[in-house]
Amino acid sequence: MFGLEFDVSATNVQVWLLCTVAFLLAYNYFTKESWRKLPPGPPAFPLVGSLPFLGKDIREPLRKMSAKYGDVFTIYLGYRRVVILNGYDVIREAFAKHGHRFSGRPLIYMITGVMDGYGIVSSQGWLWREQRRHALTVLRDFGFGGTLLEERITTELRFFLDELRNNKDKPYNPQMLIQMSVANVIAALAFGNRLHYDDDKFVYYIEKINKAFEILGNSGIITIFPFLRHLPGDYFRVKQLLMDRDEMAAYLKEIVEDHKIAMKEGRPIKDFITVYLKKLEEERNKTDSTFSEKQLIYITIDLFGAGSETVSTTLTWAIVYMALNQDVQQRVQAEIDDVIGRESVPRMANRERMPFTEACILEIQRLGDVVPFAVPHATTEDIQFRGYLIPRGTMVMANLYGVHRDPHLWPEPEKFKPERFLDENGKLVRREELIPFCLGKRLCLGASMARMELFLYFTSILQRFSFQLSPDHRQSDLRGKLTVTNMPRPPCYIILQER
Ligand code: HEM
Repeated sequence: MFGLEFDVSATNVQVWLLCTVAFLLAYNYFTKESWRKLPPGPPAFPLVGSLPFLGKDIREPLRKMSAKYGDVFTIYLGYRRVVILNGYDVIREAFAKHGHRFSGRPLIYMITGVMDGYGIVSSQGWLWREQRRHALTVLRDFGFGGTLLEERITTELRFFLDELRNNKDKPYNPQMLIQMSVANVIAALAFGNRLHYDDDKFVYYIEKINKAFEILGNSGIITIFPFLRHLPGDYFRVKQLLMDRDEMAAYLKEIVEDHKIAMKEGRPIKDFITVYLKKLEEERNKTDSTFSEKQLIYITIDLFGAGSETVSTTLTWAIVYMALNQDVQQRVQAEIDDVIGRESVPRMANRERMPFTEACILEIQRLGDVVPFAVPHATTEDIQFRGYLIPRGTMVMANLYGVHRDPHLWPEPEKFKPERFLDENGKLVRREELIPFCLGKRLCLGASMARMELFLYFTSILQRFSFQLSPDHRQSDLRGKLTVTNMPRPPCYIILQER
C-alpha cells in the first residue's frame, strides 16, 4: 500500500546497521562537542569539584581565575556546574540582552528549597514574573522613589537621630540601630506601622534575620551535599533556619489576620498587605492564580530580608569610610550646610545640587560591595553565549566584586576616591559600570528605595553629627567579612559629637 512496504533483505539490514553506527558516532560527536563548548575552567576533582582552588573567601580566587580562563568560565561546587560571569560587558550582555534566558534561580536547597520556591528572590517562571510585577506596581503606588516613601523615611529618621543623640560622646557601634531603623521603613510600607527600638519582639526578629544571613552565607557544604541536612542533630543549622522561617511566617500571619479584620470593619490601612489581600480576593475564582496568602507572607519575609540588611550594611560602610576619611567627612558636611543648612530636613530634591555627597555614596557602594556575587541565577534554556554552550539549569554567578575592583574601570581600585564620580567641573558622573543592584530582569526590586534611603540617612547623620573611630578601635581590614552580604569587620565603634 502506498509503495511503502519494507523488504527485510540482507542489504537492508546492512544499511540499517550502517545508519545506526553513523547515528551513534554523530550523537557521540555532538554531545562531546557540547561538553567541549562549555566555558573553560580549573580542573574539577571527584566529589569536591573545584573547591580546592577556591578557599574560604572566594573573591580573590575568582578574580585570579578570570585572568587565567577569561570572562566566562566554569567551576564545580561538588558535582554542581557553575558558570561565572566576569566583567561589566559580559554581565550586561547576559542579564540585559539575554535577560529571560538567564533569569532563573538554581535548584539549590538553600536558595529555592528553604523558601519553597515562594516569595520573589527564590521564585522563578510565571509565579516570579507575575508576583514581581505586582509587587513593583504596588510599591510604586506607595511612592517608591517618590514623596510618600520620602515622608515615611523622614518620619523614621526623627526617631533614629534621637536615638543616635542618646549615644553620643562615647564609643558606640550604630549597626543594630541602623538596621532596626531601616527595617522600620519596610515595616511602615508592608504593614503600616513602625516598631519601637526597645521592643523585644522587634530585636528578636532582627536577630533572626541576621542569623539567617549568617547561616545562608556559610551554607556552601549543604549546596554541595544537600543530603547532609538530614543528618541527626543540626550541625549545619538548616533545621534552625527552617524553624526561624516558620516562626517569622507565623508572626506575619497574625499581622495578616489583623489586617483582614481591619478590612472587614472598613478601617483603611494603606500598606502592602492590604493591597495584596484585595488582589487575592479578586483572584479567588481563578484556577491558575499565583496569588496566595503563603506567597504574601513569603514576599514580606523577602522584603525584610533583602531590604533591611543590605541598606543597613551599606550605611555601616558609610560610617566606616567617613570615620577613616575625616577630610571627606568635612567636605560632605560643608556641602550639606551650603545646600540644606543645619535646620532644614534633608530632601531628595536637594540631591541634584549635592554632587560631592552623591559621589561619596556611589564610592561607598563600589568599595563596600555589599552583595558581591548578587543572588545566583540559572539558565532557563540551553544558551549559546560568547562561543560556549551553557546548558539549561546551569547555575550562573555574576562577579560584581570583579567589576567594582576592575583597575581598567577604576584606577587604584582599592582607594576610596569619590572624585571618580565627578567630572572636571565637579558635576556628578553616573557610571553605568557601578552595578551594586545587579542589572537586567532580576535587577534589585528595591533599588530606588535603597537609593533614597542611602541619601536621606547619610545626609541626616552628617548634618547633625561628626564622628571618628573610637581610639581603641582599629579598622584594619577594609575587605569586610563575606556571608551573603559583605559586612565591615570588626564591627565599627565610633564616637559621635553633635555639630
Ligand atoms: C543598598 C541596598 C541594596 C542592595 C545593594 C541590593 C542588591 C541586590 C542584588 C545584588 C540583588 C540580586 C539581583 C540578581 O539576582 O541579579 C537584589 C535582589 C533583590 N532585592 Fe535588593 N538590594 C538592596 C536593597 C533592597 C531593598 C531596600 C529591597 C526591598 C525593599 C530589596 C529587595 C530585593 C528583592 C525582592 C530582590 C529579588 C529580585 C528578584 O529576584 O527578582 N533590595 N538586591
